[in-house]
Amino acid sequence: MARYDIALIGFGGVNRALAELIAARGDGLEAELGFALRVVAITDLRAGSLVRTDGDGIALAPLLAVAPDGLDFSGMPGGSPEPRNEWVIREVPADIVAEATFTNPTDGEPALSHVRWAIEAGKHVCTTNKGPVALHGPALKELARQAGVSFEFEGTVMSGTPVLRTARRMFGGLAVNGFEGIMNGTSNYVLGRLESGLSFADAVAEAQTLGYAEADPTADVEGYDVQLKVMILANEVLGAELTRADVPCTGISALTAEDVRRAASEGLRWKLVGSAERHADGTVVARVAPVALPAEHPLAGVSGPTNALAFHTDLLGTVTVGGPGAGRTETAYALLSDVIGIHHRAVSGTGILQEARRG
Ligand SMILES: NC(=O)C1=CN([C@@H]2O[C@H](COP(=O)(O)OP(=O)(O)OC[C@H]3O[C@@H](n4cnc5c(N)ncnc54)[C@H](O)[C@@H]3O)[C@@H](O)[C@H]2O)C=CC1
Ligand SMILES: N[C@@H](CC=O)C(=O)O
Repeated sequence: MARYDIALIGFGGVNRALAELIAARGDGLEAELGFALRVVAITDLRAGSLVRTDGDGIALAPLLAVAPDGLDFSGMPGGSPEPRNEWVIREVPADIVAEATFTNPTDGEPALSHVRWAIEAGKHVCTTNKGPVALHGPALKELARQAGVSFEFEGTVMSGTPVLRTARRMFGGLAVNGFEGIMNGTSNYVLGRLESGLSFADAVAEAQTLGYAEADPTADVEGYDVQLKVMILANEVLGAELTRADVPCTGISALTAEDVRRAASEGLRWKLVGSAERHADGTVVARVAPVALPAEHPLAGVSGPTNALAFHTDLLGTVTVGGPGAGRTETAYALLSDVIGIHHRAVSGTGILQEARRG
């Protein structure tokens, strides 16, 4: 039975939910998936760092019993008040680094460095962090290829809904000419709550409590989060090389509760739509903007944190993928699906240097 040792970088909603999955369902996953997972390091800006590479690794249950705000690794064996990210990522023996710190839409840091350090150290990386992937995806993929490790990022678009893998693996033989969709759970949730009579600020606060929003929800309501997702998708699926400047972006912050309710009374639903289209000359034109969709539009009925993405293809016409677009556990599942992808590559021997460890 293979075993993968994991280092969790950032211990907020998503990586904590991954630890919960491993703690609660590890044995079942082992039986089903054919590999075990052992957490050997955790770092967090607020809690510090914790390393334990002997025995069963870090005992997760006692950590998960502590409220997130109260977690402090400094008094624990193997603990430190400092995150010590670079040392942990480079030096602690682990097979996989799961990066889930804040997304920085400007330059991707410090997550970009976290990913680079891991790849340079010969470790596989899975991340839900949109910054490094949207802003430096091709360079990181090339670095990973040269190092013979996997770089996986399914959770960067539509959380645990496997939209990137679906497009990469299931669309063989199809030409994908464009896509449009609802790709931000927070703004979609907020728009729905405005329709129900809530204020904008209260609706955003709810999305934060539910774990949908970014640490700074400006990225959600101003559309930057969707801008990064459009870049990731366009670069992955349409072969584009979009930068942020190529994707004009307007969010939902200028919409009032009254706008949204008046539109609803006229049979229209405001949605934040991200799209990209490949033109005949090969250029890819992308944008993010709120649109008042007629009720019969397929995206108009997509509610709450659910997202949906319609791909425009030559042979099948429009193919739509829908599912959760945000949420702690849903996004932790994306990391688990990345680990499964890493395992499949390891056992099929496709260019991976590190062997699956024998437990
Ligand atoms: N929550 C969701 O539904 C989804 C989140 N994501 C992305 O996943 C990542 C994590 O999301 P959440 O867990 O919800 O965010 P969060 O804000 O709950 O957690 C982030 C954690 O990272 C820690 N952190 C920040 N900078 C750090 C650093 N330099 N070193 C060590 N720790 C650091 C923070 O202390 C915090 O505990 C973000 O990049 C987000 O954009 C992606 C898809 C969905
Ligand atoms: N804040 C994001 C989380 C997932 O990327 C969202 O609301 O969609």
